[in-house]
Amino acid sequence: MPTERRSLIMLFGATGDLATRKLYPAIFNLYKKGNLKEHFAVIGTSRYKFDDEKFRETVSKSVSEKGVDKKLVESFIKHFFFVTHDVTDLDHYSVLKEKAEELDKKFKLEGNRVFYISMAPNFFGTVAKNLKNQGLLTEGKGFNRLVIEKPFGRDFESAKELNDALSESFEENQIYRIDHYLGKEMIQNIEAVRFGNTIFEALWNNRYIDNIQVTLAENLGVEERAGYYDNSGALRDMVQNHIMQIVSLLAMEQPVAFKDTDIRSEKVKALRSLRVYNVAEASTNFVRGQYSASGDGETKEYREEDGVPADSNTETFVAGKLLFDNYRWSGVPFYIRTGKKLADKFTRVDVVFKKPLVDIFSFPQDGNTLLSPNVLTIHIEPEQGFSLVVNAKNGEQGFHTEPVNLDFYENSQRTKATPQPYERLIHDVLKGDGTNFSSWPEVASAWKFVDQIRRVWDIQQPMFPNYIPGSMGPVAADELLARDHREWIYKLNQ
Ligand SMILES: NC(=O)C1=CN([C@@H]2O[C@H](COP(=O)(O)OP(=O)(O)OC[C@H]3O[C@@H](n4cnc5c(N)ncnc54)[C@H](OP(=O)(O)O)[C@@H]3O)[C@@H](O)[C@H]2O)C=CC1
Ligand SMILES: O=C1O[C@H](COP(=O)(O)O)[C@@H](O)[C@H](O)[C@H]1O
Repeated sequence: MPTERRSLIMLFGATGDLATRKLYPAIFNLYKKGNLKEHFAVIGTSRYKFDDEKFRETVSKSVSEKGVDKKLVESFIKHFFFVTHDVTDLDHYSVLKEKAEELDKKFKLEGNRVFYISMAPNFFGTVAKNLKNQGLLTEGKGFNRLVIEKPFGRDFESAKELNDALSESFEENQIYRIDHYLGKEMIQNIEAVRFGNTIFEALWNNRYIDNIQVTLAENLGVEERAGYYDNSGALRDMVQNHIMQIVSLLAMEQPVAFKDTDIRSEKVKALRSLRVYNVAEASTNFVRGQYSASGDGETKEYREEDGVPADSNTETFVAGKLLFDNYRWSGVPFYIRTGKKLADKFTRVDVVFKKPLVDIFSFPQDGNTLLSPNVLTIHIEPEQGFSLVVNAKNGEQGFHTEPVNLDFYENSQRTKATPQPYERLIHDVLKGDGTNFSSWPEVASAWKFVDQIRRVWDIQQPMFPNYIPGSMGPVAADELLARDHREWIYKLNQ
């Protein structure tokens, strides 16, 4: 039975792309499932001159996919209200305050408030400050929770400045920093696989694991987001947040209990033991790329995309080797890679185990191949599942081994029914569960690591473009592993 959550959701940036594409459908799903019922209201705000009716039309359109129950949509949108509001104008907050108090009474919201800032990052601090100073936080009853979209800073310094600004109005346990990867089913499954299975947790260390590979590949380019992306690049856009979060889930120790404070504290410990590279290490252990035009002329090169300067040195691809200086992981490289315009859109983690110390099945005179490493692959997207490569006898005369796959994939029905990241994350905010959000110490450690790479790249001239669309990035990404006598488990055309 779903539990009903009571709250006012005040949404800043209610006419924006994220709100219309992701947030309204997510809130609607919570309503459909009964997590939100009678006792909730949404105040959407932006400078736009909407009234409630027009706003409701937008929300209705955004949730009305094929086959939707129209009556349900009608009752859902009655919970939506619009206040025209410029977040930089202090006078506007009194209108918001009055509306919030009115709706609190009308829907019996018990003083519970979620403030969701879905706006450009330069507004995050301003809104948080004004909410507090203009008296929008309820006192003495109910909760006040602040949801912050990405990016959280563009380096450690700016992230700290932002965090200090937020901390003047909200406690750390009231701040929910969104990383939508943490809302994905299979990312959350990493903990289930690790801590729910003796066969993996017992082997989850440098005695048995040779290396771990994390790939977040995209086949699209920058699309309409060149303005943002060219200022960011793949390192800030994907590595500092999503990849560092995934890696911390893979590397952390077992939390004392499955609750947010315990999980966060283990993730922070893991991230703090990540080796922060010096200049030489950063140059050797990280490679960057930028896509060229495709041979058939179908895809333009990155530097020719709309809104990208013709001399841009922004990386659209990153691969790197991460090393943890702790007892569990000493000597085990974590290889990561991500990029735009790659061969396909997928996310996966490959855990490569060491081979048996002695291979008693190696009969070269008999044509037998050497044992393969066991590989546990966690398929995050588009398929959701696991596969485990094990060595087995091949069924023929003689004794020949071959690697076979033990596969589990969620069926498409269950995958379709899986809540989308924003639905999960908004539900967690309403529950007050911070497990799947990035805490400040995690964000700080991730920036400190990434800043070092950035510093080195900013003083070196890259040889761009250096990979073709439809590939898996520049040759240097393969060389990174070849130098360690290893290779990527996922290769093209396999
Ligand atoms: N779009 C996406 O897919 C993703 C977005 N994000 C993050 O989510 C946030 C929002 O992104 P997105 O929706 O794309 O941005 P948009 O530019 O589409 O929307 C920005 C919103 O802010 C409002 N706004 C701008 N200035 C003011 C102001 N002074 N006072 C009040 N409202 C204002 C705009 O409305 P108006 O102009 O009418 O005032 C609009 O509603 C960003 O932090 C982004 O990085 C994160 C992941 C994915
Ligand atoms: O945060 C971001 O993620 C998307 C990829 O997300 P996914 O859920 O589709 O894998 C990426 O395209 C975007 O550049 C980045 O800002």
